[in-house]
Amino acid sequence: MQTQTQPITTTELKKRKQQKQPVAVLTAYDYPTAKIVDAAGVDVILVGDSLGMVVLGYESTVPVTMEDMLHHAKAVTRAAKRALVVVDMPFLSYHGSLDDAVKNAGRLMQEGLAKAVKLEGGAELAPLVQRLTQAGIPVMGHIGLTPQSVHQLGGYKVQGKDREQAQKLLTDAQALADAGAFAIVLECVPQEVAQMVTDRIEIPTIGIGAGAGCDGQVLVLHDILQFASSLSPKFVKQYASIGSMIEQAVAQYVNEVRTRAFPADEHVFHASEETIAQLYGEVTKP
Ligand SMILES: Nc1nc(=O)c2c([nH]1)NC[C@@H]1CN(c3ccc(C(=O)N[C@@H](CCC(=O)O)C(=O)O)cc3)CN21
Ligand SMILES: CC(C)C(=O)C(=O)O
Ligand SMILES: [Mg+2]
Repeated sequence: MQTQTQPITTTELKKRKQQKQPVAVLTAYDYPTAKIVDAAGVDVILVGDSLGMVVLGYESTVPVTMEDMLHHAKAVTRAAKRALVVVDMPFLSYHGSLDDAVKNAGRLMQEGLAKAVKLEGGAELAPLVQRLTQAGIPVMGHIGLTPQSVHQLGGYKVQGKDREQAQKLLTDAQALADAGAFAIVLECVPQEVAQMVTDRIEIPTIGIGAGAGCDGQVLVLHDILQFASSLSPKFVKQYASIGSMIEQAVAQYVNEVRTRAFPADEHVFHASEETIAQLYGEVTKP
């Protein structure tokens, strides 16, 4: 029996932290996968800008546009009945004026039907997070490894390993929480540092490569399914091998088409004998 069938809210997520009940987050980028992920009981579906790499074939998340995010958000929000759908704001969609950032976040809510947005960055985003939350747009923060800055970070590397960087993670997390964020993703940071951030702030931390001390976990769906995902960071656990299952099934289909094993009689429709006779010009008069 499902313990929670009501739609999940940001308030519910904050309650989970107090009750020490971990939050399960997973990405989904389209209607069928979102439907399955929602039915399986995930609390939050993230329409991550990782979709640029996972389903659009880009080398990073940098080329992903507002239109890309809207297109996928629409499909996912049509499918999600229970999970809270959070949509990533793409590269540079929140670095112009505050007004432009509010407009872009508003589009993800009004057109994409997102319940919340996620932004990469720390204390420097506090004014924007305040503006968005005041406008009724719930914000999830994202610190540590921020993939939109990959070209500045020099690769997808663990962040917050030295004292200075770890201290900055703490102040960034606190600044985001103070500005009104309802949760924060901690990506690729040492478990001990993630634990300290989690203990110090009042809002839930959602870890990816940040250890078991976080208030929740997030992973990319295609990574845990081994679904044509070329990335296999250390923090991914594989729960299925969908890619090889699909390849096997498709190879069998191709083989059966070539050998005419498919379609069989159960897959075809038949015309009446009379129609066939007429077609062949041999109409029998009674
Ligand atoms: N499919 C997919 N899964 C993700 O988790 C993901 C994306 N795409 N795209 C956007 C970002 C990029 N991410 C990544 C990508 C690679 C590593 C990685 O290889 N990390 C090294 C750490 C190296 C180190 O500093 O020690 C690892 O071994 O895990 C981590 C996060 C996470 N996000
Ligand atoms: C990996 C998660 C946190 C993300 O930002 C994404 O999928 O884009
Ligand atoms: Mg992202």
